[in-house]
Amino acid sequence: MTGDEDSAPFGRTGRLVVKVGSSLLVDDQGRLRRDWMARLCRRLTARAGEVVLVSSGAIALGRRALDLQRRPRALAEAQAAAAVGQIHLAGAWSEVWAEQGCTAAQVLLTLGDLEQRPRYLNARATLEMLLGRGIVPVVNENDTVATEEIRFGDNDRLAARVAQLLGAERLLLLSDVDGLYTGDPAVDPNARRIDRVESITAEIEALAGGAGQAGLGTGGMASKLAAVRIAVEAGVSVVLSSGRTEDPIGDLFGGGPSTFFQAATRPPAARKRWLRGLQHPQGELVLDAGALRAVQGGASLLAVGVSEVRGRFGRGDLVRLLGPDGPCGQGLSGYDSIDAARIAGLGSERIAEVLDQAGRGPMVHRDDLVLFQERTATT
Ligand SMILES: Nc1ncnc2c1ncn2[C@@H]1O[C@H](COP(=O)(O)OP(=O)(O)O)[C@@H](O)[C@H]1O
Ligand SMILES: N[C@@H](CCC(=O)OP(=O)(O)O)C(=O)O
Repeated sequence: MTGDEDSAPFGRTGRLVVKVGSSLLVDDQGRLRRDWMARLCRRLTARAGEVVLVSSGAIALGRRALDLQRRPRALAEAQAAAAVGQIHLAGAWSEVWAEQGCTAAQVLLTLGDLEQRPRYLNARATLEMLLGRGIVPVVNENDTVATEEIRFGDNDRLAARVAQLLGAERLLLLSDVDGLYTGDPAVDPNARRIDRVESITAEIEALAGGAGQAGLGTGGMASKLAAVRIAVEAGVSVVLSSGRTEDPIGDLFGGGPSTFFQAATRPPAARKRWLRGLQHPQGELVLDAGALRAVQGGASLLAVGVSEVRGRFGRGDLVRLLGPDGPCGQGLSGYDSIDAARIAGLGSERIAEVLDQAGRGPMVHRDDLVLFQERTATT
């Protein structure tokens, strides 16, 4: 991202997921707070590296058009309000990002999109493609189609899952409250803000109350803490702060009141352990010497370095990796065996021609890949 207003004394952040609650986006008359949105975009353009926005607000915004006084309770009502609100919301984000010279893209997700392996891989590839082109994904739950069973239900959790999916450096939860308090500050005048939380213990969870003002938010602090747990266990630190301050992202850099949740340090190792423990590869990919060196250096396995594809497997299935000297690792394939065989040995431009579409990312993403030598080195 680029921006004229560069006042970043501490430099830019790495990949950042920012979740914006309804109460920041929609005023008590049900109108969009467009000036605030523009300010947020200006600050992110100046200070952040890659940004993914997770924006609530569709239901709060749509309910005025449906003449609903409070947050709709019936699912169909909420879904109709979301349908009305979302088109407005996405249009406004697109405009305020355009004012900063950035393109925004709308990404609507349901829980199933991140729970089922092929859809998870698609979502990740799309988001990576957007970020790679400097486009800002604006994510919301696909409220109009999600049923009770397949809903995230709140965007705090959706944001945490997106941060996990993208290996974000940090998740910023912007709310109407500037952190986690010892009790709900809306009802307890003696509640004190906690600056830093090292781990989400039962005592911490017990502090959380329900949603805040005007019935705009959904989950309250309990849903935020559930989201924080997902993120920190995936190695993503979380900042919970208020978007009501002059610089809505100021606290990201330690400038003001907020609660910082420390990422647990070992989760990426836990994922690698899980991958290493998978037992039944459905196929094999034969790597040339250059590809083996690349993956040993921490890169993803690209199709160009695969000389042969053996077996029948689906996208997301486990495949064994064979180097010039024999089995060297395993991972989850980004392609099914038919497409993998068609693109083996090809560079990205040829892949686009052969598959009649742009490639869907590497043959095996580095996060989905383990090498066998690491087994002896780490366990
Ligand atoms: N322990 C707590 N610390 C801070 N806020 C709390 C706590 N318990 C409950 N809350 C309430 O949670 C609200 C934030 O949740 P919510 O309304 O869902 O926000 P958002 O719309 O940003 O997702 C606050 O306004 C506050 O009243
Ligand atoms: N997907 C819903 C948001 C649900 C939600 O989590 O709202 P909030 O608690 O304000 O972050 C919408 O756009 O209205």
